[in-house]
Amino acid sequence: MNGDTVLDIQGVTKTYRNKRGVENIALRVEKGEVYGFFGPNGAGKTTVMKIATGLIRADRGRVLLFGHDVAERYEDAMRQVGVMIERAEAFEYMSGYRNLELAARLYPELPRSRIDEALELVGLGANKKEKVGHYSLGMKQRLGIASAILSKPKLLILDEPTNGLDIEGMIEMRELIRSLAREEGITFFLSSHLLSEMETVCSRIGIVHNGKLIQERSMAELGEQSGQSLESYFVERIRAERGAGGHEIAQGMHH
Ligand SMILES: Nc1ncnc2c1ncn2[C@@H]1O[C@H](COP(=O)(O)OP(=O)(O)OP(=O)(O)O)[C@@H](O)[C@H]1O
Repeated sequence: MNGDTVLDIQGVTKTYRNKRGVENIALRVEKGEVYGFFGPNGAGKTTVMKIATGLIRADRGRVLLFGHDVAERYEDAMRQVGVMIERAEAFEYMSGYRNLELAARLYPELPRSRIDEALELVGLGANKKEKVGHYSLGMKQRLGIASAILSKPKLLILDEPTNGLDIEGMIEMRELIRSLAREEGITFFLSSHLLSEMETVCSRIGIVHNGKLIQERSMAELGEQSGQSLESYFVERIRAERGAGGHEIAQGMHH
C-alpha cells in the first residue's frame, strides 16, 4: 500500500445466511479521488460499505482505513472518516443546528464554530433554526453530510447519497460533493445505482454486480471510449462478463 491510499479493501467476502452477499471485493481509493461504487439494487454496495466502516464483519478479507484495520483498530481506522450509510437520521422535532449540537458531543474538542461552518458548507446556514421535520429530503440528506463532516474527516463514505431525491436535490448533492472534494480536499467513496449521476461527480468508478467487482475504470479512460456512450460501454462489458446478464444493470441505470 502506498502512502496515499486512504481506503484499501482486500479480498472482502461476506455471505449472509440466505447465501447472498459479496465475494472477494478488492479495491483501493487514493487520496483526492471521488470513487463511485456503482451497481443495481442488491448488488452488494451497502454490504461493502458496512464492512468498510466496521458496522459488520467480513467472513474473509480485511479493510484498511489510513493503514489501520477497521476490524482490529476501529478507532484509529475511523478517526479521519465521516460516514452516511442508508438514510440520514435526525430528530425531526429539533432544529438542524440542535441536531448537529447533539452530534458534536461525540467530539468534545471540536470548537462550537464548526457547527455553523458545517451548516454553511452544506448550504443550510439560512435554515439552521428550522425544525428538521420541515426540511425537504434533500435538506435532510445535506444535514446528514454536515454531521458527517463535523470532525473534518479526510474521507467521506456515503451510501446512495442521492437516493430518493428529486432532480433539484440531486443537483445540489452533486455540487456539494464536488465542492467538498475540491475546496475541503475530502476524498470520497460513494455508491449509487445511477450511472449518469456517477459520471458527473466521480473520478473513478467500480462496478459491482451480483456481489462481485467486475470492472473498474477511471473517468479519463472512459472519455477515450469515443463514439460510444458510457452506458452502452458498461452494458457491453457486463454482457461480456456475465453472458446475457447485462439486462439488470441496464435497468439499474435508469430512474
Ligand atoms: N442482513 C442481510 N441478510 C440477508 N441478506 C442480506 C442482508 N443484507 C443484504 N442482503 C442481501 O445481500 C445482497 C447485497 O445487498 P446490499 O444491500 O449490499 O446491496 P446494495 O448494492 O447496497 O443494494 P441496495 O442499493 O438495494 O441497498 C442482496 O441480495 C441483499 O438482499
